[in-house]
Amino acid sequence: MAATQKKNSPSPNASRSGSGAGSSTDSEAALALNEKYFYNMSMTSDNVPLLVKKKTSNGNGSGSYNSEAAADGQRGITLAWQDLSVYVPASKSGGVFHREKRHKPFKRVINAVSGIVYPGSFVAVLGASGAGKTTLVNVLANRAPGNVVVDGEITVNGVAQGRFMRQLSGYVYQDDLFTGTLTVLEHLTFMARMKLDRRLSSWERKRRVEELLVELGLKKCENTRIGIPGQVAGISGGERKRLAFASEIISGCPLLFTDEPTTGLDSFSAQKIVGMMRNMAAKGKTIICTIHQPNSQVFSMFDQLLLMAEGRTAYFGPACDAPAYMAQLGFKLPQNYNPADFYIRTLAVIPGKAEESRKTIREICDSFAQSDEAKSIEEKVKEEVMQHDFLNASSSSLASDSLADHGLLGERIRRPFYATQLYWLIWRSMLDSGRNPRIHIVRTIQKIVLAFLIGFCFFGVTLDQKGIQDIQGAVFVFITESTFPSMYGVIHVFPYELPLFLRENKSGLYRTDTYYFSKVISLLPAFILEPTIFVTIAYWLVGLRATYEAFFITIGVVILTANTAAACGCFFSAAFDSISVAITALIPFDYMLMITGGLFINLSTLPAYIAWAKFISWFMYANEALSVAQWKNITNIECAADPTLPCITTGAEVLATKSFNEGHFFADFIGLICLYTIFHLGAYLSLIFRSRRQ
Ligand SMILES: Nc1ncnc2c1ncn2[C@@H]1O[C@H](COP(=O)(O)OP(=O)(O)OP(=O)(O)O)[C@@H](O)[C@H]1O
Repeated sequence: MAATQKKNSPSPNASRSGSGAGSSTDSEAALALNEKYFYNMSMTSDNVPLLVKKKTSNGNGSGSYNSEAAADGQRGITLAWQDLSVYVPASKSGGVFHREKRHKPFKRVINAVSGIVYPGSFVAVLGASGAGKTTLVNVLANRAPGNVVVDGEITVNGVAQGRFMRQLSGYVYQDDLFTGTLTVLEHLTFMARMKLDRRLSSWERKRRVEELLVELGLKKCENTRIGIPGQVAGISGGERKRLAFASEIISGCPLLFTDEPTTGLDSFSAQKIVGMMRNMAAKGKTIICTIHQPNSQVFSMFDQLLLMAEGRTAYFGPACDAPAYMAQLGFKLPQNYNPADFYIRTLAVIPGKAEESRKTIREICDSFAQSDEAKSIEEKVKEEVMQHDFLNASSSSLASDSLADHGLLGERIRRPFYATQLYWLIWRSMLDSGRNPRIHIVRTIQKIVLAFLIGFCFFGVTLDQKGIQDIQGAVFVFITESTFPSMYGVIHVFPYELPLFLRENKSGLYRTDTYYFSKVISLLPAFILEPTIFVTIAYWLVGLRATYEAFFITIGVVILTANTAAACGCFFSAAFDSISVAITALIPFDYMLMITGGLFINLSTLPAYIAWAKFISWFMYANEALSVAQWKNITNIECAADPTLPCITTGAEVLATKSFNEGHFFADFIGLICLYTIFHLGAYLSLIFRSRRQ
């Protein structure tokens, strides 16, 4: 089986694992990849380029592994990778790629590396900046960005790596992202609800959270808000990092990846974090961690060391053997010198001495590829891949059962139900919003002030010729007042939350639709309450039609308008990267909708090339519905004292002057509901697009 897969391998590099020695050049490799596999590089549903899928799939469907195949951490993990190369899109000025006429160029950043990590290992990946450490860890964790192409084998306990990795493993990123208004305990409670097996009782979940608080030294700050660095005071940097670890290991995942977990921490906190990882590994977890310039004490805590340079392996083995190995190559660690600093310096491309540095790196990596250590790794990786091939063969007889069900990756975790996830996402969102009551108070006061202001401006309208314009004006102000604050009030929502959403979504914490639905629901209370307060005050002050029917129709239409405008704001918020760009794009759009709303221009006189716009204008639907509520069955409009002036005596005539139609009343409601749905759908699709692109 392995042989078959090898034959299908798109590897442009004939080198042996771990070395890259004797390989074709990067540009040739990239060209070969571009030529052979470009047409296959569409994205799968897993957000993984198809090329990756082909290589990592076991041919029997395990590549499209069910996410429920995740384990609960009872079984240790052996992670193996063989002849792994990673390609990223090359910039035009990159110089190490071949530019094809029609295809995007790629450059190779990981060059045919192999390795194996066993349960209980703590592997530190070290190398100079740009060596490929993060890329390697991302690819091993199945969390590489969508624009990355992977070639090679990755197996987890003999199972081809797939989307299940997101359940099976945790990933602690260099930059921690949290909902900063939550306390440490609230955050972990949320994570426990979202990540732990749904069969666990509430008491067991609480116990797990309690254990983590104690284990990671977070007990004393459990009721402290996490905070937002630079904005809202909260827990310390070290506590944030430990909280990030707690969030990842809460489900008991047996495999943990961390990317520079000590960056930005003082040496004491850094030591504490690394000591914690070491303890976790001692309990059977497999931990792979990239790290930047660890001090000597931290370095001494590493169990295994993977030195990388220019995307190749310079050394992979016990950390304590590294000095002797490097000394044997002529790179003796000077006395009283931090080993990490020495290796990073030795393996860096030094500006001004690039050629010389690359020559040194090539020699070191070639030597490692030919070393006994590399050969021993290759043997072990081969064994692991053979197990994978055996599983490929036997899984055909496993019918629809997933390999995880057979204990290879531990016991299956039952994810929380959709409704549970939705509930807890709404809980977090509401809590976050409730933690900033000032904004709600200010908005409510603003509504009341505006209601009185508008009420007194239009105060006591009369049912006569002058009153017609006043009533229509008041109705339109109701619409604009419910539109603009709602639309611009939500514009910050997605740019602000996007990084957290993308990360949590990518880690498989929840689906895009669950998140989006939770957002829509959490926005609802404010967009029901605020228009209700506003209309209740302004309606009676203005002196609009004094029937309960007209009043409640007005409240209903204004609520629907506010929610449609908020949906439109959500769409622009989700579709654009930044708030300022979203606002810039939104301004001409809302002007167009307002102009085609039926107040400023008679709709029947709109030029054909813009007349269609009224159908996407909630101003028009709301204006027509509110006008009908005011003028339906009115037959007693007083004429002016001067009999020579034209006189409109019925509500039907008023509606006709605006090109409104009483018969459209329900269609207007349906129009508003359709626009509400379409805008939310557009926003949801934008989020899907963003999460896939990532
Ligand atoms: N998605 C991507 N698109 C384009 N280039 C990428 C991508 N990911 C990585 N690279 C490039 O690959 C190379 C290796 O990057 P990587 O982040 O893995 O290095 P690193 O060793 O982790 O560096 P550092 O220590 O500075 O974080 C860099 O030249 C980087 O610009």
